[in-house]
Amino acid sequence: MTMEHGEDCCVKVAVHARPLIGDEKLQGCKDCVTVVPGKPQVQIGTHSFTFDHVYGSSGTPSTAMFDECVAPLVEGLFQGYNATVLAYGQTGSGKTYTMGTACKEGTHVGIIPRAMAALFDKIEKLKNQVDFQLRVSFIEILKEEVRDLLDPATVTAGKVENGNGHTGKLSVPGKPPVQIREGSNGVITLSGSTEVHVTTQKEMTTCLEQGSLSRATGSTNMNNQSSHAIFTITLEQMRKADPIMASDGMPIEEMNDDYLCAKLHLVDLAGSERAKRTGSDGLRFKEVFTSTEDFWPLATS
Ligand SMILES: Nc1ncnc2c1ncn2[C@@H]1O[C@H](COP(=O)(O)OP(=O)(O)OP(=O)(O)O)[C@@H](O)[C@H]1O
Repeated sequence: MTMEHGEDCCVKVAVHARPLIGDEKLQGCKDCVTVVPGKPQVQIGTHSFTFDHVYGSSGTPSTAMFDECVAPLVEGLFQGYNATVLAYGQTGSGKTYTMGTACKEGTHVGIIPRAMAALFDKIEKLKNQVDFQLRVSFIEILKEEVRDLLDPATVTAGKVENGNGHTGKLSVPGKPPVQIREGSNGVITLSGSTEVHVTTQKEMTTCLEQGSLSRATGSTNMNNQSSHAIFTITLEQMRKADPIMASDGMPIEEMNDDYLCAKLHLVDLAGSERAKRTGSDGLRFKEVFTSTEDFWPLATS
């Protein structure tokens, strides 16, 4: 998790330890990670590892994670600070669960839905003094390819049932792939990715749900290869300073318009063990690291 405040630049690392789930309990698996009481520390065998925060499995309750780690980043957006939240971990470790990337109404609420709620709460409070514009994009990076999960052609093409019983959406062929470009000013842009203007939390949630469905279909068709998913919220603000009024009620100063634009990237990374597995397989290794490089400029832009 990153946040830049003037000259300060910090990266914070939080661990979210998930409990054993159904199958693991049935197979008699045992927790191999112990949380050290009262410290942001975990122990694996005789080794101890200290982080900025440890949540879950008897560490700080998971519900505190959003308030301590992500809420300040959402606040920072309103001051024009970009931020990135990355979920990193082995396949099945709970990245998607923690991020809430595949959120469904009535299920567990992860970081992304909570960030949306906090964003719209703040907008509601400030809407009389500030004009807001919100856009979202949702992309997936697999090998060298960037897929646009909000591509309207995909979204309107309808639902299909694939051979594995998963429901997905038809992809319309012919659309050029999304390109990552660096401008002369060093700004990284995604050429050809869809940016959806949203005005309500419901519209933003719909984008997340539609994109997640596209992603799930993609991975089924691609032999379950893990991919990076990046949900980006762009917040533009036009502040309007209160004009100083003359006695006749006319403003005696020009209104000062103060424009701010900031992005929050919420990233659900591919399973981290893929890099290890590819250590014995040159081609896979190259694939994983190609997509990590593709992803990196986005995370820091
Ligand atoms: N904190 C948690 N509490 C309870 N169940 C959890 C928790 N975290 C994850 N799970 C469950 O563990 C399983 C795996 O989680 P999830 O799909 O989020 O893993 P992942 O790291 O995103 O995997 P992949 O890399 O394959 O996408 C899911 O069934 C999920 O519901």
